[in-house]
Amino acid sequence: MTSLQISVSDVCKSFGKQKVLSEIGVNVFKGEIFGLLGPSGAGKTTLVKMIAGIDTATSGSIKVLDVVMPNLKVLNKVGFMAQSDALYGELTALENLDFFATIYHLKGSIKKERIREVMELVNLLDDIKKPVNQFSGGMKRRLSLGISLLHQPEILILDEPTVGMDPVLRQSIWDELKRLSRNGTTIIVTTHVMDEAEKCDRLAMLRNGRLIATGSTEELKKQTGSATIEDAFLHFGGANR
Ligand SMILES: Nc1ncnc2c1ncn2[C@@H]1O[C@H](COP(=O)(O)OP(=O)(O)OP(=O)(O)O)[C@@H](O)[C@H]1O
Repeated sequence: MTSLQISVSDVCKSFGKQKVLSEIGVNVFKGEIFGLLGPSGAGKTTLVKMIAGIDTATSGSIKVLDVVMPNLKVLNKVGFMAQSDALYGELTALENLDFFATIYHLKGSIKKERIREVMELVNLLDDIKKPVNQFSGGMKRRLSLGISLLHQPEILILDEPTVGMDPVLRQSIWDELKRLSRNGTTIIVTTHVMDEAEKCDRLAMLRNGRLIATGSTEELKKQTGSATIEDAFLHFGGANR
């Protein structure tokens, strides 16, 4: 039986008087790649930040691995790649990796090995000794992704992970996400790119802070008689205004 890893029930979020998420309900199961699809400003980042425990809901509840969020207990089991890179510009990539690896209690040869593995994956091994403020935007994204994978988290939350990456690297990142999910990692990924949405097992479509549809990519296309997720999204009213 597939087990529930993330449950979002009746979640609302307001910033001051502005309500940015309304009555969001989403369940994510072990080993799924779950996509949050929506136009800019739909509320994707706000939702994943709350799931990662970085922000709190105004009402409703969020549980990750059966623990009510936010909670430090699950920190070690969650990897979060934010949209704006949380990197130290004056430090080298290696120093950044070392810093985050230490936070995740990785030590000695295991730490060294994991750093090498993730840098190989994001194709940055040759740049590991460069200060991050000499990195391009895409390189910073790749480093952030590598950092989120360091501690082999059970839950991986990625906010627009492949923005600024070339198609070859994008493909290899998706191959890796598929491999991780086959091995039981649960992955939430936000995107506004339709071909990426097609790669997810299930999707929640968001528009103006509301869920307009949830289901497998096949279900969503079938329900709307669409050939593509883009058409299905438009059918559900996903276009921005
Ligand atoms: N800290 C904040 N204070 C006030 N308003 C905010 C804050 N964070 C987000 N918002 C507002 O919440 C809404 C949703 O923003 P959010 O970043 O979650 O959207 P998104 O779907 O991730 O968009 P994008 O794809 O452009 O990143 C927007 O109207 C945004 O202006």
